[in-house]
Amino acid sequence: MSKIEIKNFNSYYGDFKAIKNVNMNIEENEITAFIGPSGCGKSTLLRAINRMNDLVEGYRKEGEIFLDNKEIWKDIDQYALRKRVGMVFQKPNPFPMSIYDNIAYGPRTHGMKKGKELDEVVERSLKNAAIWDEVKDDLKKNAIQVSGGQQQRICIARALAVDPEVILLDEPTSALDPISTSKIEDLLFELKKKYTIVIVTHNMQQATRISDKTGFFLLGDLVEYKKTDDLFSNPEDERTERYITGRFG
Ligand SMILES: Nc1ncnc2c1ncn2[C@@H]1O[C@H](COP(=O)(O)OP(=O)(O)OP(=O)(O)O)[C@@H](O)[C@H]1O
Repeated sequence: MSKIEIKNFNSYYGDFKAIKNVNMNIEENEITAFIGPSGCGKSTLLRAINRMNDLVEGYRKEGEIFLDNKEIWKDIDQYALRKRVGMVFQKPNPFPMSIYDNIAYGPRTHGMKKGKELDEVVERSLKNAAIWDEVKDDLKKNAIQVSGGQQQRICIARALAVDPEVILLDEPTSALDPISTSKIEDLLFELKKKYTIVIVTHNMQQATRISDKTGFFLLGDLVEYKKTDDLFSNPEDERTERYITGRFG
């Protein structure tokens, strides 16, 4: 059984069809990359996996997405879903509060009150996001006052703090320098041992470096989806080949 199963999935913004009958299975403890030119629907599909599009005006969907065999609109409460499926965005978006409070925010909203318990969650989450050593003496510092790369790892720590099962990342390194990018790639590689990771990236080298499977999207279609090495070394569809060899997009 796959961790996530996307079945006959369509998405519309008003009359515009952004996702066209996508079917794909996403495996546990793997990194799955979504690639494709701008506007092809990668973020729309990613955001569907934790129902983040539901409130967008004019948005509607058809089809189903299953998490551990449970349909996310029918069988799972949306708050429970958001706890199980965390999200990290392109632009680091820490809350304008201390590093500690950023990480404690989620656990507190889920009812964790005790100082010691919270301290442990904060430390563990920052360690798992490979940022603890850099901030452990500055936990009271405002999270918006550290570097962009550090902010992004704080956002990953914040996502980890509620103990999710899946982490969705929408171009998490596109605003970062190469050193921060490489730290986050190493981190994702570590995290996949425990989590299921789905990442949208414009950077094909990044997809080849870190992902197990890659899906290539074009104009809302999932054109090709398979093991990353196979997709890049042996694309079956001519459109995939043209894209990965830089002939369009
Ligand atoms: N809120 C919205 N209202 C109307 N149309 C939208 C909205 N969000 C996205 N779209 C349209 O849906 C299509 C898919 O957008 P989406 O952001 O999913 O693509 P993407 O592949 O992630 O693009 P990018 O790589 O540029 O982030 C685009 O044509 C976009 O203009």
